[in-house]
Amino acid sequence: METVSVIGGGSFGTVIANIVAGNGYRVNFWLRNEESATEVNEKRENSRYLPGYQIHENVYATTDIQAAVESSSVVFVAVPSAFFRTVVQRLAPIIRPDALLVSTTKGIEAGTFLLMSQVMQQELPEATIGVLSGPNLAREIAQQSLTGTVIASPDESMRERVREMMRSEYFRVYTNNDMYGVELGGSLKNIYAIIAGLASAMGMGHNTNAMLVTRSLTEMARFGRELGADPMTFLGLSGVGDLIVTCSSSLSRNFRVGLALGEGKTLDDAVGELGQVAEGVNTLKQVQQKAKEMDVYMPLADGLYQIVYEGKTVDQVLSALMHGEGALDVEFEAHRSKQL
Ligand SMILES: NC(=O)C1=CN([C@@H]2O[C@H](COP(=O)(O)OP(=O)(O)OC[C@H]3O[C@@H](n4cnc5c(N)ncnc54)[C@H](O)[C@@H]3O)[C@@H](O)[C@H]2O)C=CC1
Ligand SMILES: O=C(CO)COP(=O)(O)O
Repeated sequence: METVSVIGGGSFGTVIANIVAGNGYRVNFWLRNEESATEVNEKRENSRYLPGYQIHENVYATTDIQAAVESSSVVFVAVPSAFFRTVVQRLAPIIRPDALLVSTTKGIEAGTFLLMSQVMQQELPEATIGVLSGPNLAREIAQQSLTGTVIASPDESMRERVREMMRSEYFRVYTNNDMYGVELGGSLKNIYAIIAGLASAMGMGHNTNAMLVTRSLTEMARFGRELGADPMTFLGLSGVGDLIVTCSSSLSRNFRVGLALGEGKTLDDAVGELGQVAEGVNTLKQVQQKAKEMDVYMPLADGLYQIVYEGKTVDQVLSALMHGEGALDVEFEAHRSKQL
């Protein structure tokens, strides 16, 4: 049986491990917590993150990272972005030289503005790298809700290997070679999920949500284009798809942070109550700074930044947004030339 490993024992790591194990692979599942590893191996459950979800018999949990990866042909990394580089540095000397590396982490490294695939490229320059991203709420995958995802990599054989290893009756895997655009979409949408949660807490309706999601997509694509991503990538599952799900569902941790902010809680309390990662909080900081440096117009992200970090009231920011400068409805190039 081919061996694959999943690094990171949160909710997403757990469902990835199960999907791959269900397709006939041995999955070495690395967690830091000894009790959780024992629970996975003996009770087939990861109760802290996904209570009641049955873990496949082909999943072997371990706290020994070397034992987890030394014989693995593919290594999925599902740890929060804040710890991603440290974990990859631990992997570098112990993985197989021909192992394929897949990041599932939707975040941006503080200080460097690097996405996780770029962190992997720095730490493992010879490795074949990909990212998995899309509208993939772990809890819904655990319930086997029909779900689509994207494996993105410049390497075609990697895209095919990962697609084969993950596809199932309830999990459809699409491919994309714009790895940067796919990964950027997955990271940026977390900012807008916080805004959507905030709007929901304020009792805003579907009109507001539709405007928010659509204008968020415009803002993401505008920023992505400036950074070298293909703006059309944002029309795929990892862009608009993930934006829709995280701006609509209270299963999204980022949406829940927004809900808590809208209920008047401080950011620290909102994040503390969550007990899990909400990548959008850090992403917001990184993006606001980068957009300023590059002079990219991002009124929604900037508005949230002013509320969270600069003490502006929601009313002040909303008023400025609603009276903002004239803007085109559709900015994608092909349409833009028709409108001008
Ligand atoms: N949960 C979801 O629905 C989805 C999550 N993701 C992404 O996957 C990444 C991981 O998310 P989750 O599994 O949800 O996070 P989580 O908050 O549920 O768990 C993260 C895991 O990483 C571990 N961890 C924390 N610090 C660590 C460190 N210093 N070294 C090693 N491991 C550490 C935690 O103990 C936990 O097992 C995030 O970037 C998230 O955006 C992507 C798609 C869906
Ligand atoms: O990325 C996700 C779904 O695609 C998960 O979103 P949260 O990190 O906000 O829970």
